[in-house]
Amino acid sequence: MSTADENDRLLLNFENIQQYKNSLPSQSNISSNVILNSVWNENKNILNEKVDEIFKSAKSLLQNSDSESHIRTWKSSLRTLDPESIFHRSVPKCNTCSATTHKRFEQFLKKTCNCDIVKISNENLTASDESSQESREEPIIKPRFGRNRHFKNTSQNSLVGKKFTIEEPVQDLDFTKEELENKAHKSNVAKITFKTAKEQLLASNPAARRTLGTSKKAQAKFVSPMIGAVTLEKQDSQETEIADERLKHIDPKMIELIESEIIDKGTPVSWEDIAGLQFAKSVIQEAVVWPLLRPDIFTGLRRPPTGILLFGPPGTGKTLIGKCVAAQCKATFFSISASSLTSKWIGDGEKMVRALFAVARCHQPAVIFIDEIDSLLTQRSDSEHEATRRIKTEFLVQFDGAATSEEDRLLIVGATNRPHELDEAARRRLVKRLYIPLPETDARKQIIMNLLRNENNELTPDQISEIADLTEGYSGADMKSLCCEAAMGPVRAVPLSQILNVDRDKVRPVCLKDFTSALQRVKPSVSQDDLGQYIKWNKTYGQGF
Ligand SMILES: Nc1ncnc2c1ncn2[C@@H]1O[C@H](COP(=O)(O)OP(=O)(O)OP(=O)(O)O)[C@@H](O)[C@H]1O
Repeated sequence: MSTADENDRLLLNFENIQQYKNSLPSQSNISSNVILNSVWNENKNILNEKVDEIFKSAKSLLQNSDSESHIRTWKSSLRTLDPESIFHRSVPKCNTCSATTHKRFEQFLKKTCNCDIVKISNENLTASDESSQESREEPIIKPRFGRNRHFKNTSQNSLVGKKFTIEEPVQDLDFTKEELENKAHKSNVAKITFKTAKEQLLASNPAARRTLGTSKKAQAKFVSPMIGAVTLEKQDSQETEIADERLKHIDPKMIELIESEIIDKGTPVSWEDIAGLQFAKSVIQEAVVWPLLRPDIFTGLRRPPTGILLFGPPGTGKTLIGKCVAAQCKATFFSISASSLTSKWIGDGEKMVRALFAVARCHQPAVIFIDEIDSLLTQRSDSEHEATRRIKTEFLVQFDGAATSEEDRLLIVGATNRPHELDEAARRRLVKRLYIPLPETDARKQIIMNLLRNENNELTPDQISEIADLTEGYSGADMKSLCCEAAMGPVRAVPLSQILNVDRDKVRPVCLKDFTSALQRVKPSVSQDDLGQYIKWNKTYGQGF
């Protein structure tokens, strides 16, 4: 073997690895991983091919020792070498990585490590001498790949121009120990994964990765969801461990429940789906949506509120607005009714609140929509149940945490039909208080048109206007009920004897007559008295419009 060959032997295909590393800033996760895969396969072959050469150098290294058993041990060690573990050791330590090789390899795979790949040379081969081997209970002599910082140069043993002392490998070079540590580490990781349920969460909803937000580290920078996919992927991979931390003390069952029941995965709502409410829409757009999309601009005094309150009669689109905000901000939408916290989760409501915020933090940016927030943040009374009081306290603690954290991108949207029952603490926190009134004539017209869009109907624009005029005082939900009722008209017109066999195309279109008879059955659900209360409260505490 030539000196050059021995001094600078690359067991890893450096060029190939470099190609992978170069690809990281410019390519997607998938393409980078494809390259990494090919890197791995290629290196695996190279490593396997080199076993004989390594053996020769080992023999040369041990030339002063004529122990055949030594050489045999070397050979068998080399043959059983796991190329992957060599690859692990080839990933050098970087400033951001922890000390363990396993972790460093993980970091490398996650593309967060920018270290150079170490050249593996014959200098790094090591072996134990006979005496040291004898002193072990189970003699194991294994080659060491990596930096030769653990060797002392002496003139005792010479290997092709390089001088080494063949000495007992220092403890951290012991492959067996290191492998055991790696195994223990892996099993710990497995345990953590099981306990935290973060993995379960991501496995059942891969789309959730998308919504993972900022790092919890003190120096972490806020990353806008508008930034490209590569950045998000990097951020996402960094986030996995942190998210585990956040969910560490949360009951996995609760996490699962939140994931399956509270995260809303319905069709995204757009502004056009919400009829009327121009004022509320523009305030929300300015105060919440833009800041969530451009956090770099909305800082300091422009910092968005953490909580907004939507109040008004039932069925006027408060939930629709909450869903729309989430869709517009590309945020995860958590929807929970406060009354379910105090009734359904009785005894566990407090934990549920904590779990909800913890999961939401893992899905940032997130919108937490709390319907009937009045039942949670109601004015204190002597009859207040202890459990309810605890839930409320926990909610306020979590709320304040989200409000003061620079990194949390959580928006709490409270909705209520009874704003006057909210206490001062709630009013103070829900800084934007928007009145969501009954739809006006034009909005009712739009609701009718939206709902009839996919129905066979023969209504003219004038007739739609006529229906809109006749429905003064109807809420959006009332309008929906009216349209559903009217849509039944053509079906009711089919003789009972034919209903099971009638051709779908033979059912007549919905007409004005159906609406006039539906108007007899569907009445507005909101009373004038109630409206008066909302208007009064809006004047005192509302944002105005
Ligand atoms: N402004 C609106 N534009 C379009 N549809 C509306 C509007 N308001 C209400 N609707 C219709 O009424 C239904 C109920 O609306 P939503 O659940 O958003 O009301 P809400 O104000 O949250 O009611 P509640 O106070 O009872 O929870 C919606 O699914 C939608 O079909």
